[in-house]
Amino acid sequence: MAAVPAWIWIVIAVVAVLVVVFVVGLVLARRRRVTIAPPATPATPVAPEGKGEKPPTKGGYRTGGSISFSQGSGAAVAPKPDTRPKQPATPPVPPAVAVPPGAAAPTTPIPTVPPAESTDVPLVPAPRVEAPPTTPIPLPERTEVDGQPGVGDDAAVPRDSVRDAVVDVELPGAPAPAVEPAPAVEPAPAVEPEAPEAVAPVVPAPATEPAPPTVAPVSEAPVVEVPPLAGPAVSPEITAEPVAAPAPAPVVEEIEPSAGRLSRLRGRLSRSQNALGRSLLGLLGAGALDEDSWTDVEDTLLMADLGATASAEITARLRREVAAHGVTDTASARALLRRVLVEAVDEGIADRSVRALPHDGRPSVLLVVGVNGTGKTTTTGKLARVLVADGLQVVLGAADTFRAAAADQLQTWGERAGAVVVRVDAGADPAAVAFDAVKRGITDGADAVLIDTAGRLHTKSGLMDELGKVKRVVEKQAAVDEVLLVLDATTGQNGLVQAKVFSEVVAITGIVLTKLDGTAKGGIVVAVQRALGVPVKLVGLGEGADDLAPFESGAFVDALLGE
Ligand SMILES: Nc1nc2c(ncn2[C@@H]2O[C@H](COP(=O)(O)OP(=O)(O)OP(=O)(O)O)[C@@H](O)[C@H]2O)c(=O)[nH]1
Repeated sequence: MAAVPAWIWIVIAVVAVLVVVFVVGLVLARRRRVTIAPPATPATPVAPEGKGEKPPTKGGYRTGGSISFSQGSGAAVAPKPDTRPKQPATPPVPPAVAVPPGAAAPTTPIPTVPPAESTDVPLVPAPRVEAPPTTPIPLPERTEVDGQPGVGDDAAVPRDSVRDAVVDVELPGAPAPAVEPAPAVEPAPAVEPEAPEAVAPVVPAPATEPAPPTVAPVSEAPVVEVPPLAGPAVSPEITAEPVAAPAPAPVVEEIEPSAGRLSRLRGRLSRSQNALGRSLLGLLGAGALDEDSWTDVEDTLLMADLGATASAEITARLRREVAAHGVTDTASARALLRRVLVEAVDEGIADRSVRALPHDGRPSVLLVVGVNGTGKTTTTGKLARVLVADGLQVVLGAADTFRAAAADQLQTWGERAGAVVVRVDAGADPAAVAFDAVKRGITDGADAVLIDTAGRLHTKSGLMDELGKVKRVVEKQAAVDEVLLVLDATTGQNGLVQAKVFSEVVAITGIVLTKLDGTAKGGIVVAVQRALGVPVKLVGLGEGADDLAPFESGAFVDALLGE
C-alpha cells in the first residue's frame, strides 16, 4: 500500500478543525437566542379591570375605576362608569387622584407602572394595549386642601338642595288632627295616618281657627263651622276642594331682649372655653415660674388660636407683670390674667356697636357676607329679631339666590321676627335682590335693611367679584353702613384666611363669630381682630333664635377664666 501523501493529511486536519468550529459556533448561537414564548404562569397576576382589586400604589390609593374625587363639598362624587378598554398586562393611568382632606395636592400622578419586581415578567408584545381615555376627568378646582370643611364647598352642591320639593298628596276627606285626639273624640275613619304631615306645607290653615301650623283641616270651607277635632261630624257633601282661605297671620314670637345675653349664654362659652383659663391659671397660680412654665403659657395661648404674635406678646406682658408685682395666690393670678387678656382683646378696638340705626332719613344697610355654612342666614335672622325687639322696622333681603332653601330659611326668620322679606326665585341675580330690598326699605320707611348673601368660595374670583357687584349695586341707592363678615369659630386659623380674602373684595366693618359654643378656641377673637383691624361685634352661641350676643371683652374673658 502506497504511503498517503502528507498534503492529504493536512487537508483532512483542516476539514476536521472547521467542522469542530462550526459545531461549537452553532451551539453557542442557540444558547444566545431570546425566548419569546410566554411562561405558563405570569409572575404578577393582574385582575381584569373593574372587577378585581388593583395592586395598591403609594399612599394606600388604588388605581382603577373606583377612585373617588373630592369636590368643593368634600362630598365624594360617584365615580364615572369605566368605559376604558381592558388591559390585562398594563394597569391604566388614572385620570386624576383623589385628594384626601388635609393632604397637599399631588403635583405628579400616582405611579401606575408595574413595580420593580415586574422585571420578572417576560417581554411580551402588547398589541392590544390602547391609548388611555382621551377625555380625562379634570381635577377639582379646589386649591385649598387644608382639611377644613365648607370653604365654599357648597358652591357646587348646596347642602340642602334636595329638601325643597312640594309633594302632591291625596287630601283627606275630613279634618285631620296633627295632635293626639282627645280620648272622648272618635277619630275620623277616613283620615290617613300620614296625611296631616304631608298636607301641612301646601294647604293654608283655616282662617277662623288659630290652629297650630301642622293642623290643616282642608275640608273646612269658610262657611262651615267645623270643630277642629270633630272629624265624624263633617258633612259628607262637603268636598275636599281647596279653599282659598287667607293665609294665617304669621305668629310673631316674643323676642328676648339683647341686654345681658352674653351673661346668660356665658355657660355655653365656659363649657367649651375654660380649658384655656384653667390651664393658664394652673400655670400662673403654681408660684415661681421657670422658663418651661412660660413656654407652656405661650403654648396654651397658641393652642387657643390666639396666633403666634399675640401669644408671644401676652406671655411677655404676663412675665413683666409677674416680675414687677408677683403673684401670690390664685386670686391674684386670675386678676392679672383677666386684665392682660381683656387688654389684648380690646387692643385697637374703639367701637363694637353694630351700625343698624337709620340716619339721614333712610334705613341703615347691612350686608352679611362669609363662606357658606358659617351661619350667615341664621345670623341675619337672629339680628333681625334683636332689632325688631328694640322697636325697629326691618327689611330682609334674601340675596343668597344660590342655595335654594336659603330664601325660605330667611323668610321663616322674617315671619317669626315680624320683618318684611324681599326674595326672588333661586338663581336670580343676587345684586338685583339686594337692590330691591334696599328700595323696599326706603319706600317703606324702614329702619334697617339686612342683606343675606350667598356663601362665597373665597378662592374663586368669579363669586367674589359677584359679591363686590352686590355691594356696588346697593350703593347706587344707599351707602352700605355695615359689612358683617360671619366666621365660624370652629374653623380656627382657616377663618383668618377667609377673612383676609373677603376684606380685599368688600370693606369689612365688623365680624360675627359664630359657633363659639362648639369650640375651645376662643382665641380666634384676638387673632382675627388683629388680622383685619376690625372688631368682633357679635358672637353666635347656639342654634337657638336668640343665641346671638353682643361681644363684650370683659364677659368673654370671664367666661374663658371660668368665673
Ligand atoms: N352651634 C351653633 N350653630 C350655629 C350657629 N350659627 C349658625 N349655626 C348653624 O350653622 C348652620 C349653618 O347656618 P346657616 O345660617 O344656614 O349658614 P349660611 O352661612 O347662611 O350658609 P349658606 O347659605 O350655605 O351660605 C345651621 O345649622 C345653623 O343652625 C352658632 O352660633 N352656634
